[in-house]
Amino acid sequence: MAPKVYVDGQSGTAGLRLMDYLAVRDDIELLRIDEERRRDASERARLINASDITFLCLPDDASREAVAMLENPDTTVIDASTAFRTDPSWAYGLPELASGQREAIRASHRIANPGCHATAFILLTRPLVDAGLLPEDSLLSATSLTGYSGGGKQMIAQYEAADNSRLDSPRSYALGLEHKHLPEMSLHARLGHAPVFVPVVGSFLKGLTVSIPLHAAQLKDGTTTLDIVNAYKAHYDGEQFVRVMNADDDASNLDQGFFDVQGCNDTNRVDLFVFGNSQRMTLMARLDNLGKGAAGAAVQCMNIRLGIDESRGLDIER
Ligand SMILES: NC(=O)C1=CN([C@@H]2O[C@H](COP(=O)(O)OP(=O)(O)OC[C@H]3O[C@@H](n4cnc5c(N)ncnc54)[C@H](OP(=O)(O)O)[C@@H]3O)[C@@H](O)[C@H]2O)C=CC1
Ligand SMILES: CC(=O)N[C@@H](CCC(=O)OP(=O)(O)O)C(=O)O
Repeated sequence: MAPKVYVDGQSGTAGLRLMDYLAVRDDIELLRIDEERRRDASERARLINASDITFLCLPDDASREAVAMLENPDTTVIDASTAFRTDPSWAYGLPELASGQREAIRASHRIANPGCHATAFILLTRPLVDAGLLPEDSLLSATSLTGYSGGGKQMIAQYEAADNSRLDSPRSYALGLEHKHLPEMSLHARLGHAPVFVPVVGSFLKGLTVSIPLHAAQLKDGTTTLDIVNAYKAHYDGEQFVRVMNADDDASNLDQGFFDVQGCNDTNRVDLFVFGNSQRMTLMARLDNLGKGAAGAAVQCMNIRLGIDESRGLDIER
């Protein structure tokens, strides 16, 4: 029998993108809530408990409430919010994190989908920490340039109303330096300190790039850009959704010297780049915040949990 799948929050930004991925699948049975009843707790509880897999595409508090509604011990929850990403009883939904992570996801009824900025940051740093190139006590900084869909329905409406020319320029935010992704970044990258992280939202729908600037002195003595590329290649060997760009090809990845933050849009892919020289480097990871940064990653986790090809349904352009 086809597994029953329900999306709580199916008319939100991440939920809509997830429904796009799921609606065309003939190997699952998609449970839909009546639009007018989408905030009706008893109807949501009924559907959650009738499902084999429930995706939560809700704000953190609503996710916690939804988890409290669970009575069916066989239901698997894949939560897109920040609520459970550092909870040890939940599997962190980043199969490429380290060896054993895919198996942890496959075995768990509780999967916490990673944050979009966090996915990019962790995929850049964890392999270097594991390889001993980046010390665990490193004091890092990072920026993220992101499209406005990352801010959900409200921010999309704000940008698309287009009555405010101040929104034409990129805007830094989270300037209290307490962005909600910091705990998952340091925990899953195995770093002792959270980075100084400044995201910047721009006037484009989707696409995200995290950059981590480094002086060579922050790395193990003698580490070159090529050593970093090789560490990524070793760590991500066989991963279909992580593409490591070769240092020698850096120029060909740029458009007349400029980086394209939207270059992974409509895919579930993450591209990793290492730019710079023997003194100064910048590590960059690019993804679609609604693809590998949210809904694509959630579908990948569902496929892993179901024990089927993890790329199923993810090859569709959207
Ligand atoms: N946008 C992105 O790029 C990413 C988002 N996420 C995470 O995914 C989750 C959803 O974000 P996003 O889709 O952007 O947000 P949106 O604001 O676009 O959508 C939120 C959805 O949640 C529903 N909702 C809110 N409160 C409740 C409630 N109490 N009960 C039932 N439904 C409720 C809303 O319903 P209604 O339609 O009635 O408003 C809406 O459908 C968040 O936790 C976010 O952090 C994660 C990664 C990336
Ligand atoms: C532009 C914008 O506001 N982006 C959001 C990204 C949200 C996201 O990826 O993830 P979670 O909300 O699931 O953690 C932010 O930085 O908070």
